[in-house]
Amino acid sequence: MTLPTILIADDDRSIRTVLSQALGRAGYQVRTTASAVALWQWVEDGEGDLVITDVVMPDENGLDLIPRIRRARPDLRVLVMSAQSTLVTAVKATQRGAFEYLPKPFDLTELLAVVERALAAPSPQIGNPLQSQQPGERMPLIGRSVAMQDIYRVIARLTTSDLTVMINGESGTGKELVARALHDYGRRRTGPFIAVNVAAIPHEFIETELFGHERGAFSGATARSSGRFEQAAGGTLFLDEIGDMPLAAQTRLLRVLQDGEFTTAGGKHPIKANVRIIAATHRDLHQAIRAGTFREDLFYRLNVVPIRIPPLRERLEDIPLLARHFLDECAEEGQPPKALTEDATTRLQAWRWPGNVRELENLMRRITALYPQETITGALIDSELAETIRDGKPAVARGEAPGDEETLSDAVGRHIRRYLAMDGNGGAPLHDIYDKVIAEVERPLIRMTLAATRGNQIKAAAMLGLNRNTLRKKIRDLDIPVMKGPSPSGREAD
Ligand SMILES: Nc1ncnc2c1ncn2[C@@H]1O[C@H](COP(=O)(O)OP(=O)(O)OP(=O)(O)O)[C@@H](O)[C@H]1O
Repeated sequence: MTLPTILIADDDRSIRTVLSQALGRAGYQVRTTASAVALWQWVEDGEGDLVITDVVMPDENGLDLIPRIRRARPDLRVLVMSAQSTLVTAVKATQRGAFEYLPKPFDLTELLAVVERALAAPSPQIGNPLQSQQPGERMPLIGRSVAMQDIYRVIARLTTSDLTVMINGESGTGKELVARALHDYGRRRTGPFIAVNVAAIPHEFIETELFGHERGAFSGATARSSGRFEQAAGGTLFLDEIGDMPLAAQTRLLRVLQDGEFTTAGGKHPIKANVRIIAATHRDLHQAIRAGTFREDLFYRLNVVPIRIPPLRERLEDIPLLARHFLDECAEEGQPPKALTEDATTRLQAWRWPGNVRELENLMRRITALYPQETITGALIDSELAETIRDGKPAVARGEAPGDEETLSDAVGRHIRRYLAMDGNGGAPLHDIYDKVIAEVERPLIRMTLAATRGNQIKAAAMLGLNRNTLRKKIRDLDIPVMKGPSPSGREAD
């Protein structure tokens, strides 16, 4: 039996050496070249059983070669390696007919497993490589971590199907961005992308929001209103925070997904549902199922292709890229360009990121707006992040007001540090520390006094030396929660 021959094209000599050694040891015959032209010649001559090619080569782009290889030799599988490791590369490689896409650097064991799979897989269908789609002006997904690469791969594989996807991840991890990418690169990309945040809709309105209503369906329904299912026809319906959907709406949604049609409130005729569903949640739905708050049958309908986006603290290698990306975005919007020192990057990677990518984006935007200096140092990152730390917990309201655990000197120190940082770097700090600090300490001062008097507003007013009505007004204006239990008059409630 002849050993399978593997053709390798990469202009990096060390990659060629490593690959031919590893594959040779595994019993394959290997031929290597640094040029796309030579690779193409071998393919035309009928050589080789498998191709492994790099993307960027001096004479031609490996991706452009794939459709030609597939037309000339439909049985010959192509593996693509790329150092670029972006979503666009993954999608392009898949669309052009690559069997698998391997972001560099890769693990040799993984490579050998892929090679084995590629050689063992049944003959590929002879089809047209898909037309490549230009992503155009879209929000890019940034990240080269293994987790993000896996996500890119799933998105790339799903470009030709309408399978339902369930995205799970903490708040701010990029669930909506992934949903948009699935839509933008999918079959329905020319149709609408409609996002519904289930958690933001009052329970009693969810069904009309999703399925619409006819005129006169209920009092106040003066005109017909289409629901999200109708608006998303031909496109994608993104159901965000699906774990917050009340049970009655879950039952209705399940029925619609089973029947493929829905009826508006007050409507007589069923309407065919023509949407691809992508759902997302930050909740553990298995736990919700056990607790009886999420229907198991609906879960299985939605969880056809699960995608988990890990929290940012589990993919630290993405942090420098993301931080750079957000700073670049600010610069493109006309803000002065900024650079991070190595130390600053290290500090960023040491942070827990409870708010995930959104928190990192906000931090980069805040720093760009507040500090004039071009270089962002570790000390500056520390001082900005220090504002977020209260015994390792995120602040209640970032930067706008100190949490209760923040001491007065912390609050004052924070303002002074910020003032000095701006002043020392040619910025124009505002001379308003007095007013800012007073405004900031007012709320915790009142809260703590109320806590000390167990909610007794009369005592609190007396302690503070404030008129009772003034205190009441401040409680209202500052939106301070009033304790249940003792009545405002000071008598214990029964
Ligand atoms: N991989 C990424 N590359 C670039 N930007 C990202 C990435 N992930 C998230 N972001 C940005 O972070 C912010 C939050 O992302 P997104 O709204 O998609 O998160 P989410 O998980 O849907 O959040 P939530 O659950 O709170 O709705 C957005 O501004 C988004 O553009």
